[in-house]
Amino acid sequence: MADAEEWIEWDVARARDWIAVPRSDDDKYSRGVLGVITGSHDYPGAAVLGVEAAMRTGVGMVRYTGPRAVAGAVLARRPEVVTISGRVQAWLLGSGMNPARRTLVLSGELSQAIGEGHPIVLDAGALDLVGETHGAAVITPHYRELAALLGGRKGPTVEEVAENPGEWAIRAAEALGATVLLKGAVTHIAQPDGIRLTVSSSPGWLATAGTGDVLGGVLGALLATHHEVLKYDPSKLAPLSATAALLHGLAARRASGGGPIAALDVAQAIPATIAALLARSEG
Ligand SMILES: NC(=O)C1=CN([C@@H]2O[C@H](COP(=O)(O)OP(=O)(O)OC[C@H]3O[C@@H](n4cnc5c(N)ncnc54)[C@H](O)[C@@H]3O)[C@@H](O)[C@H]2O)[C@@H](O)CC1
Ligand SMILES: Nc1ncnc2c1ncn2[C@@H]1O[C@H](COP(=O)(O)OP(=O)(O)O)[C@@H](O)[C@H]1O
Repeated sequence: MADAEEWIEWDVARARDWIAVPRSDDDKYSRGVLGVITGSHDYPGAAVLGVEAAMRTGVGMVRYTGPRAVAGAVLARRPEVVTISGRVQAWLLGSGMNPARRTLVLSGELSQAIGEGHPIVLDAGALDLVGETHGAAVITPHYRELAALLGGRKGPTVEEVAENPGEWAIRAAEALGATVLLKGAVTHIAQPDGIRLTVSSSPGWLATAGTGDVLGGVLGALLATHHEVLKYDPSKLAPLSATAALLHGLAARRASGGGPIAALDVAQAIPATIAALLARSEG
C-alpha cells in the first residue's frame, strides 16, 4: 500500500503558478484552442457544463465538434463557441457519452482527435480510449469508472477502490501509462513517473450531478493554455490536474457560501475564484 507521506496536498500557493495569464502580445490562438467532443442525445447537459467551465476558466477558443444534436444546446448557452472543425491544441473527450452507443462515425472522430497527439482529457465515455493515446493524456474517472476500467478478473471492486483510492490511482497510472485524476471527496492525482498529489479541501456540496463534467472543462482549458509546455514535458499534467481540482473545489466553496450548489453555479464562480487566487487572497 502507498505510504501516505508520499502524497503532496496541493494548495493555492502552488496552483497560482499554473494559471496562464494572457500577455499583451497574446491572441486567441496563442492562448490555446480547446477541442471538445462531449455530450450525447441522452446527456446533452454534460457538453454544456464542460464548455461553460472551459470558457470560464479562460481559454483562447473552444471548438465544439461533438454530436450536431448537442451543438445547439452548447451554442444556446455559449454563442462564443465555434462548431466547425479546425486547429486545436488540446482535447476534452467523453463527458456525457456512452461507449456502448458509440457510432462508427463518432469512433472515427474520437480516434482522429486522439491521433493528433495533443494534450488530452479523457472523461466518462472516453475512458476506454486511454490505450490509444500517445503524448500527454489524463483520465478523470470516479470510483465506479476506475473499477470498470481496471475490470476483468484482476480488477478491483468499487468498494476496494473506495477503501484505498490513492493506491488504485497509482496502480491505474502505472498500468495504463497515463496521468490519473481519481475523483472523490479527496481527489488523487497519480502519474506513472511517481508524482502523487491530493486535493482534499472541496466541500461535500460538490457531490451533485454534473460537477464532474465541469471539472473536465476546467482541466481541458488548463491543458489548452499550457499546450506548449506539455508538448515537451507531459509530466506537467499532474500539477495542472491538481490545479483544476483545487480551482473546482474553491469555486464550489465560493458558489456555495455554506449552502447547496448546482453544477452550473460552480462553473460560473470560476472567474472570481481565479481572480482571487491570482491576487493571493483566499481564492
Ligand atoms: N447533466 C448531464 O448531462 C449529466 C451527465 N452525466 C454523464 O452521465 C454519464 C454517467 O455518469 P455516472 O457518474 O452516473 O456514471 P456511473 O458509472 O456512476 O453510473 C452509471 C449508471 O449506473 C447507475 N447507478 C450507479 N450507481 C447508482 C446508485 N448508487 N444508485 C442508482 N443508480 C446508480 C445509474 O443508472 C447510472 O446512470 C457520464 O457520461 C457523465 O458525464 C453526469 O455527469 C450527470 C450530469
Ligand atoms: N463528498 C465529496 N466531497 C467533495 N467533493 C466531492 C464529493 N463527492 C464527489 N465530489 C467531487 O464532485 C465531482 C463529481 O464528479 P462525478 O462523479 O464525475 O459526477 P458527475 O458524473 O455527475 O459529473 C468530482 O469532482 C468529485 O471529486
